Amino acid sequence: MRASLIQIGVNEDESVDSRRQRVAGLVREQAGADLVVLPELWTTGAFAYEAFNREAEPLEGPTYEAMAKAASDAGVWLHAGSIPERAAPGSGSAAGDGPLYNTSLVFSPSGELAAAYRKIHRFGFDKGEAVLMGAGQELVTVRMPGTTLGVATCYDLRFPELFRGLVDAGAEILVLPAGWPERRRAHWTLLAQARAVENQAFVLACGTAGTHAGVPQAGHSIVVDPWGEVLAEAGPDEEILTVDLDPAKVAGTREQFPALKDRVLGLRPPHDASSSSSSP
Ligand SMILES: NC(=O)CCC(=O)C(=O)O
Repeated sequence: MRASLIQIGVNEDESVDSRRQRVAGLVREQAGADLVVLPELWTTGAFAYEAFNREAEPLEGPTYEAMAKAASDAGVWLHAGSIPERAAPGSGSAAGDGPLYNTSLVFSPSGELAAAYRKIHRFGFDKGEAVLMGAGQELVTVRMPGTTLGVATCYDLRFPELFRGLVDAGAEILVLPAGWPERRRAHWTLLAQARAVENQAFVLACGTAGTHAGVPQAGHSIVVDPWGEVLAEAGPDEEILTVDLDPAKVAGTREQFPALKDRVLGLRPPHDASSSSSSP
């Protein structure tokens, strides 16, 4: 299986429309790949908070249309990264009209929407995305020929229980679009490898390059195999990272080193000695 991760340069000197067209062209050039992956919020930039509302689009808006067409022109499965989605009034999980979500779109090679995933863990603590966007509530997997993708977005990478949930739902390839900053690049690499090793799954993590809203991006998109080996890693600039991977390696690794089978679920909370009686 051939996967191409398009590490897009997201800078403020390019309009959203131009970038959308340019990226559609880059996706078309990946004809022959099986799976193409784009980063998080590449229309606006993941840290360009003031642009979220201005550039928000309905699910089936201009990015959806351009990416559905690019996927079918190239004949590839396309994880089109995420968009700032303006949900229809009353359709969101949050109360109120038209909340925004950080929503990933996955298209089949015929250009049909195969899945939409609303990012569950929003970044920013009490600022930025965490207050501007609603939180997704559902895990999402996508069945494609020969394997199952589990999808998550950027900050989700820090929450191992989400990935374990995806693996329990059958995921073998964990796909993570991101807009990860250079400042925490060491975490990015370490966490991508950790999620691969602990879940005995491939991790395809596609970030952005460039600088937006004053935040230099890490780039360094990475593909890790189920043993934790780095199969390919991008540099800091815009780049297309192409890698051939064998989905059967997931079953092979899980069979040869069956650590997932040794999970112990439903552990009791620690015993609080101070509140117990002294009797045996
Ligand atoms: N867009 C994001 O989710 C950024 C996450 C991040 O910077 C971090 O986890 O560190």
